[in-house]
Amino acid sequence: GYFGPYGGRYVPETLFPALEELDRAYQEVRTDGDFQEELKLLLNKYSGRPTPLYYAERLSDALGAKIYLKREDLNHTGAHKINNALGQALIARRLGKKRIIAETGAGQHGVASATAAARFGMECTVFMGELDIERQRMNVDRMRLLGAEVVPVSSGNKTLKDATNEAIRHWVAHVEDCHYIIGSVVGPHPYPSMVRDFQRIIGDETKEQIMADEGRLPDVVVACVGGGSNAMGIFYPFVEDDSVRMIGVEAAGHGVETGEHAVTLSEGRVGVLHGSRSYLLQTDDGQVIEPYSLSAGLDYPGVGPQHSFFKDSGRVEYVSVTDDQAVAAYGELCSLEGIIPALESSHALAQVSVMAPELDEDTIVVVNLSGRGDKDMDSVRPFLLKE
Ligand SMILES: Cc1ncc(COP(=O)(O)O)c(/C=N/[C@H](C(=O)O)[C@@H](O)C(C)C)c1O
Repeated sequence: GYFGPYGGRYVPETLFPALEELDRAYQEVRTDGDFQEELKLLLNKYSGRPTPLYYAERLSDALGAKIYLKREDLNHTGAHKINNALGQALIARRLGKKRIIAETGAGQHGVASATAAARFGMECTVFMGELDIERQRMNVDRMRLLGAEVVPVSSGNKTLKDATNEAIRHWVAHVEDCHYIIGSVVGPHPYPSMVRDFQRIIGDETKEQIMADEGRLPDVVVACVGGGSNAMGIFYPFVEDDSVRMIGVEAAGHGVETGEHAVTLSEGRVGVLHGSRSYLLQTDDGQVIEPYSLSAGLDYPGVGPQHSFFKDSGRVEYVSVTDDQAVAAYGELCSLEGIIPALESSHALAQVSVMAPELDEDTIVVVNLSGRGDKDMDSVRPFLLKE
């Protein structure tokens, strides 16, 4: 479960049996035709896959490149998180678990986990920081409507890191009857690989679609990076294609120089968080630094270990954009294409705007539109909806 020096399984021994059981199941289902068929049917009939690869004509004209949007915002529940939640729920059922637990920040993963649990008649407990409960109220209501119990987390700075800590603690105490659906390519082995494999459907479809539409591979693929799952999902099928440039975009919040950001890969250094070794925002004596981003989904001090590997190897370029740049990109897509993007996805869009001057008219850029922006109304209202 290692990506070079990154990854591993830095958790209390009491979790080892559950992780080994999960790893066995994950290895088995990779080659189990019935499982793959059931998952494919679910993704198609229940979640709405394949998602379109949409040529954004007016955005392309405005920026001077051929920009395609991979529409993960059109999934059931409104983001890419459902791809992973459905896959892990099927594994949980295979393991005879009756209850799902999950952490969430933006609330999308919480909604996806509650949705999968409802679909399979399982109980669901979602841990969510008190601050995030305030700023993602709509998703909290959706989780409760779907039958999940939302547990407010008041430790730390009341966001994702703390919710994840609580979820892990709860799992250690209830490992027999519940499965922990981790929402990103983070956590102890096998999670970073398993979540990647459930999200790679994004990149597999994109490759097929762009070959059909353009007859060649994209020149650049851009995705935002919180824990890193939507980015890993769209990048991974292209990793061997050297001609495809990959750019991961982190959240620079109020600006890296202010210290209020979540730019883990460029500003962090190697540490251990939530069971895996990876880049991490930490003080000199190894205390996790509380990150900041206007978007809850990117407000995470860690990052998936395979991203750390790709940063060191140079296969992926990691950059960052501020809240303001993301909000501007959010508004731009609304007015140019009639699509309201998630604030997280807006970070990837903002990066394309930054790069526009260096792109040619026929440069093919694919942007992973990881989610829709309904959930972000309260955050963007002061900036975009001034009375
Ligand atoms: C629409 C949308 N786009 C991107 C992200 C960033 O998560 P990754 O794709 O795993 O980097 C997120 C992350 N959302 C998670 C959540 O909803 O709980 C996040 O806060 C954590 C699971 C990491 C998201 O909602």
